[in-house]
Amino acid sequence: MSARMQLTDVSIRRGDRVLLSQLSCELHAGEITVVLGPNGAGKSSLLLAIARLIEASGSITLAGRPLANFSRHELTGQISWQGELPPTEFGLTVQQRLELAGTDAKDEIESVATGMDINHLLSRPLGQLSSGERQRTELAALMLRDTPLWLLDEPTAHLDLKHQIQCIEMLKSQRDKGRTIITVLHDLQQAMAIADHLILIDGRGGAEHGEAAGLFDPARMTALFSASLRQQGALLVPDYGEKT
Ligand SMILES: Nc1ncnc2c1ncn2[C@@H]1O[C@H](COP(=O)(O)OP(=O)(O)OP(=O)(O)O)[C@@H](O)[C@H]1O
Repeated sequence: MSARMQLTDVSIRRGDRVLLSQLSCELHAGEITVVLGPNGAGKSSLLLAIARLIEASGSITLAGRPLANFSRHELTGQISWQGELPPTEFGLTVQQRLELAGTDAKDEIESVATGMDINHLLSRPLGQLSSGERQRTELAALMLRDTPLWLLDEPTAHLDLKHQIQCIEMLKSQRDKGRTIITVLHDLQQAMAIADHLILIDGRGGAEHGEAAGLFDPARMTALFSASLRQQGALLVPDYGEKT
């Protein structure tokens, strides 16, 4: 599994806004890159551009080859995507959704269903699940897609605390198997727990990137989010003030 990705002078414009201006960075196989920034900054747009679903200028290469030269079929074999919960109107069951993800091997499906705690839901229609149950189904479907690069847009959305931890553990173990993971997160603690590399998008076209350890400082994060944060041990947490 190898998915070194190189972005050179990547700029993204949507409508009349420049979301990203000339971002250059290298993402290595077996690393998790977390994309952070305020609402509307362009995090999802960056993932969409990497998946070649929206236009971007500059160059993006995957394993040394320009993304623009991949056929759509080849890209599907390289990139898996997790985004907003997909529609449920086709009446699929959880089992059928997992089969559609790429395998009907019963033991593989059972194994990921166990990993995501959805074994008891396999025969249920997707439309009858809670949002968290559906999110876990999408994460299980992702695990069945054996592509070198994963693009994830808020994988812990809708999940309760137990399943947020399970998802974070799953991402770490996939990283350790050599998968390249680029994920948008809003939770700083989750980001600090898994990020090897950070891309910070400021919402005004600017972006910084680098090793996570060097970028998680209170002043930088406070400025990025225009939000009050405080240090709690090694963690940075939102400052909700005292209980009144
Ligand atoms: N199809 C579109 N046409 C024009 N502008 C768009 C389009 N889709 C999104 N945008 C705008 O692009 C900007 C960036 O959107 P994007 O979804 O990338 O932000 P984000 O950082 O992922 O935000 P959030 O944290 O709220 O999910 C937003 O201002 C959004 O309104």
